[in-house]
Amino acid sequence: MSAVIATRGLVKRFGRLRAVDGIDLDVREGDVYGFLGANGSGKTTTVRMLLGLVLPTSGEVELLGGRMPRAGRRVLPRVGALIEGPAHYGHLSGRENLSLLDAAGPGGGRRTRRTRIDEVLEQVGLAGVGRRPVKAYSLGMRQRLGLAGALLRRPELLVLDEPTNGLDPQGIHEIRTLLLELHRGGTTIFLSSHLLAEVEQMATRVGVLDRGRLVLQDELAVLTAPTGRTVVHSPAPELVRATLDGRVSAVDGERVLVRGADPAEVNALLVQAGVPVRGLALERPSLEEVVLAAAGTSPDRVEAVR
Ligand SMILES: Nc1ncnc2c1ncn2[C@@H]1O[C@H](COP(=O)(O)OP(=O)(O)OP(=O)(O)O)[C@@H](O)[C@H]1O
Repeated sequence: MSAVIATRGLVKRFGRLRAVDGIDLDVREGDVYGFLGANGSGKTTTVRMLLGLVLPTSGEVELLGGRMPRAGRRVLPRVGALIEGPAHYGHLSGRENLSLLDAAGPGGGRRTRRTRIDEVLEQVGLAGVGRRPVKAYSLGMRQRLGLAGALLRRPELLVLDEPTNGLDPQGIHEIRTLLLELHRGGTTIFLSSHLLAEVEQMATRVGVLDRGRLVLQDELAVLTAPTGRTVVHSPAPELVRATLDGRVSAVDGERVLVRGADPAEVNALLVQAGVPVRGLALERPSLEEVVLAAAGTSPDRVEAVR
């Protein structure tokens, strides 16, 4: 797998604050890379550096094989980006905004502009309202229009900063479905988010930013791989303990943790001994547990306490 985004020792200082503190990102072709971090952890600053909008204090950024910002002209036409609250002209329609954006960017032929705009409006679910002025759009519609702009060039890489901000649950679901569709079609997606659930549902690879530092980066499947223990739910936990002598590592109410990654084998032993069992499953850590262990804080703690 080739690197689509690679950074080495990337640092951004604002005065005395190290907003991004020496990170080595590794985003590969075909990833949905979930870039997770609490508000203020440095995600937007990182995204801006990836796209050459902000210069790093030190370190390197490689985007689609080119050193940024130098390679920008060459590689940016292959990248679609949506950064914090996309700006539009409120008095113009969504369609007119996209037309201006399309005309301003490189490589978009004039003759095919209309078709391209129709296509992306359809993709993001704005086909019916493309002619309305943007000032009449809800926040969610503006966000979708931003995404439509990012899709105009059929990019191989999408870089999205908090793409579901301001969307209602239905809108979030639609965007998620669209992104997964694009991913299936071969688009690599880099998605920054402070929402654990969003990343857990979509990402194939995860990077966790904590106060400017990348404290974790791996495949989601590896991070949440089975622990080698089986969780047994039983109304008679003490009978489970007695039957599986020495293999029980913890009991919490009706939940018993048993060493061994073969629930069928554990079940057979319990059934033979006549121990009632309500459920068995392989134990897997949730992404939240993994993030808490690595960062000491959960990115979406703000939401969690609501
Ligand atoms: N231009 C700037 N000048 C000074 N400080 C800045 C600037 N831009 C960002 N910061 C600071 O850098 C830190 C990281 O900000 P950044 O916007 O990258 O975080 P974030 O993870 O994207 O958070 P959010 O989701 O709230 O945007 C914050 O403490 C922020 O106040």
